[in-house]
Formats: sequence, C-alpha cells, structure tokens
Amino acid sequence: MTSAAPQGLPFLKGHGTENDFVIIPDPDGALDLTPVAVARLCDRRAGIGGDGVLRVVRSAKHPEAAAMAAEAEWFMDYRNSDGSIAEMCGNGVRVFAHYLLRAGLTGAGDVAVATRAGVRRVHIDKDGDITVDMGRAALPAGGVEVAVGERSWPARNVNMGNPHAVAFVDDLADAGKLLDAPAWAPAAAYPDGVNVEFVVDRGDRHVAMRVHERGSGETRSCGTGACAVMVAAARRDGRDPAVTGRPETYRVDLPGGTLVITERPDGTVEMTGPAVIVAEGVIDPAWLGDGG
Ligand SMILES: N[C@@H](CCC[C@H](N)C(=O)O)C(=O)O
Repeated sequence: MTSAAPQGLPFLKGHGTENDFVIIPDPDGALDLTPVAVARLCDRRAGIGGDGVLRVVRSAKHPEAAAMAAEAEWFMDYRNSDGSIAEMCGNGVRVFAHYLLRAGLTGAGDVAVATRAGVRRVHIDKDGDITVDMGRAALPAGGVEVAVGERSWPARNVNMGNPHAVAFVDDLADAGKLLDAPAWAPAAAYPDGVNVEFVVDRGDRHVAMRVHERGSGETRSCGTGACAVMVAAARRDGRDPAVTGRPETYRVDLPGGTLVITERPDGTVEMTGPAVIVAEGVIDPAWLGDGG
C-alpha cells in the first residue's frame, strides 16, 4: 500500500533560547498571511504554537523589502503571536539564518537578512552558534517608568529597531506573573507599544532578565531585549565603548538560555546564541482558512 504525499502548506518549527517560532517558507511572497492566520498558527493548544511567525520571502518579492534586495536576498517577515507586525526579532533572525542554511538557500559563513529594521548581517559558526550584527542601540532622552499592578520602576528607553523599556529590579519575581502587559509612562514614549525587560545583576558584566513582549506576552527569551539590556546595564555601570574605545561584553541569562552581547566602539551591538529547528511538516490549508 502506498500513501499519497501530504498536501498543504510547508512549515518548520524552531527556537532560539526557547523563544519559539513557526517558520513559513514563502519564497515568492504568494501567501496573504493574515493576522488571524498568524494567531491561529501560534496558538499553543489549537495550533502549532509559537511566540511568533517567521515568513521567509525573497526580498525582491516583498514591497517592504524590495529596496534591500541587492544587499540581502531574503526578507524575514516577522509577526508576533497576536498577529501584529514587529520591526525586528533577534532570536528570530538566528533561527531564520539557520533555516536558510538547512534549506540550502545560503552557504555556511555569512548571510545578510533583510528585516523591517534594515539589513542584519549574520555569521553562522561551525559549532552552530550564530552571531548577528544587530546595529546600533538608540537611547532616546527622557526617563520612562513601567508598572505591574501597584509596583513601578524607573526604566531606560532603548531602541534596537524595536522599542524596549529596561527596568533594573531587586528580584525577578518582583514583576509577578506578567500575565498582562506592564503599563508605561509617559504614554508618548512608546506610541506603538513596548517590550519590557526586568533585570537583576548576577556578577560583573553578567545579568539575568525576564521579558514581557509586545504582541506575544511573557516569553522565555528576547534577543533584541537582551541587547537593550546589555546597553542599559553598560551605561548604568559607567561603560561606553564609544568613549573608552574598548568593546564591552555582557552575559545575559534568560529563562530559556544565555545570550552573549558585545557593544563595539563604533556603537554596533553583536549578539551570539544558538538556533534550533525541531520539526517540519505541512499545514492543512482548510484549517488555516483565509490565511493560507
Ligand atoms: N522575541 C524577539 C522580539 C520580537 C518582536 C517584539 N515582540 C516586538 O513587538 O517588538 C527577539 O528575540 O528580539
């Protein structure tokens, strides 16, 4: 007896320090991936489950990426699990590069990936770790504050292509269960919402964090968040590579693993961490509905 080849929409499932993604290869940009379809894919009970979706599209085939096509053949169309769009995803870009290598769409070594925050250069090590040039952190002036329930903390506004508020706390448990998005003030600091990081010290150039992500809730890791935390911690510690001419490296522990973040004297921030692909299969287009 022979079984017919499965029909449907190909997908893979992967994670970077347990920030997990549904990967949808769509080289020609043929899919109309609606917010409802993204939320359905990311549903952990009724769907595949994930903190977000990484759609793999040829830059030339996507209106938001066509201008980057000469520099980066592939565009990471990142979506949060609630279906919203984000500019950038640090763990996602490592998993995306890992997928390109596995699919034979790039060779080992260096690959450029187009994102809504611009082109990111990625290096895939022989040992499997992936290093990404995450660009420069922007540190908008003016204090911000974040709050969970009755508690509030001063925070540092850091933009890594996407918005972050970094709060240093006494204990990671102080942020509670983080079932809802933390409040922030002033409202105008983050007109499109914000990712909020809670940080404690673990040692010299060593911190640990939790994150509540815009559009995804509390996740086990956030790459852009870890970069924002590193820069906020370095400035708090009186370290600025642009002033000293020396790079600074911090270890950032997250619930799902560890990322190593370096800020260089030219201001660029480099993130190193793992990327894993755990499964591959096909989605029933009838189940996905109008997103497939
Ligand atoms: N988990 C990501 C960040 C994903 C986007 C974020 N939720 C946003 O809306 O900005 C990372 O690893 O950076």
